Amino acid sequence: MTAQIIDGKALSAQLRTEVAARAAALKAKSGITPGLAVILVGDNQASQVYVRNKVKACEEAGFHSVLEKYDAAMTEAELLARVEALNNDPTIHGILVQLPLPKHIDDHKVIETISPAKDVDGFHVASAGALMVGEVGFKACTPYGCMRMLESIGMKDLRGKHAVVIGRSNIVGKPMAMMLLAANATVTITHSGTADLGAMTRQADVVVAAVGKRNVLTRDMVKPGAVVIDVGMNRDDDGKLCGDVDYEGVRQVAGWITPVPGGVGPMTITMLLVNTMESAERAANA
Ligand SMILES: NC(=O)C1=CN([C@@H]2O[C@H](COP(=O)(O)OP(=O)(O)OC[C@H]3O[C@@H](n4cnc5c(N)ncnc54)[C@H](OP(=O)(O)O)[C@@H]3O)[C@@H](O)[C@H]2O)C=CC1
Ligand SMILES: Nc1nc(=O)c2c([nH]1)NC[C@@H]1CN(c3ccc(C(=O)N[C@@H](CCC(=O)O)C(=O)O)cc3)C=[N+]21
Ligand SMILES: [Mg+2]
Repeated sequence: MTAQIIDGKALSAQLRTEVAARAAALKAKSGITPGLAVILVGDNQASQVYVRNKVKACEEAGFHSVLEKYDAAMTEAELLARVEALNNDPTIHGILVQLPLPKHIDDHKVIETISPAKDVDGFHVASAGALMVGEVGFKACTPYGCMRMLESIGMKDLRGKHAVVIGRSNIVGKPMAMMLLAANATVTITHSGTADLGAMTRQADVVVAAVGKRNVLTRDMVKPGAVVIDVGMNRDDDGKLCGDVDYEGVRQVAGWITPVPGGVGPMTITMLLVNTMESAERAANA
């Protein structure tokens, strides 16, 4: 038995078509075009690619998009002033400041300056807090996309299931665990201080790997039939993109698996469009 693939690219294409229709409907009804502003500081190679993909996805969905690129020497004060200007720009419904930022800029300070009403990344403490207490707020795109992938295979409600998350970052691991919990899973969060990772993951019906290291999850660590979601974005020895999961090994035992590329990555961008769409709809109804 080999695992079935959860095709993030195909699911994204379907969801993006729905978003494009929503954007067209909003425009017809209220004259509003959803607008996303992306700020990129510095010349990180990977960031350039991701940011370009985000802007392209916006255009394809009929959104207005603005890409602001700044030199790595930009000061924190200058960046905060740009964020504030975008907070006050009525044509912009979502603001994304690409991470990582240069070391001399405090990412936390920048994120907290984004208006929660435009925090389509879901990184603001108000968004994280809303997720924690079950209030309305923007959900972090990567874990939100993972939840949509689970939903696509009939796993929207995870009552009775054990989910194990590997990683506890504020942008992936922690919000992932909160969303799984909200879907009624029993959740375990593991990290670099976990004594026996395999002992944890072998109990899991759903494993989400969000570490940033190749082969963190191997076939001996997976319960037969489990769902394996690979958030990792790494390069192998040949420079090829790969995830945290030993894909060839794990797919021999898992029930479902997400590929890299073509899995969580495209879904992250799709959920960014979904959040921006929702923000524009809220602005129209305000
Ligand atoms: N596909 C997508 O859309 C996205 C992909 N990514 C990718 O996902 C990965 C994770 O990103 P991010 O959460 O930002 O990364 P971070 O580096 O912020 O977090 C990594 C987490 O993994 C934990 N960890 C490290 N080593 C181990 C280990 N051996 N066993 C168990 N846990 C371990 C760390 O533990 P500790 O807290 O103790 O240090 C930490 O909690 C990266 O590859 C990133 O590129 C990220 C965002 C979006
Ligand atoms: N403010 C902020 N928000 C983010 O959402 C954010 C960020 N900063 N910093 C970096 C991480 C990483 N991330 C990815 C998004 C899409 C792909 C993606 O589309 N991946 C493609 C492949 C892309 C390629 O070919 O390199 C795939 O997996 O198929 C990957 C990674 C968003 N992030
Ligand atoms: Mg910094």
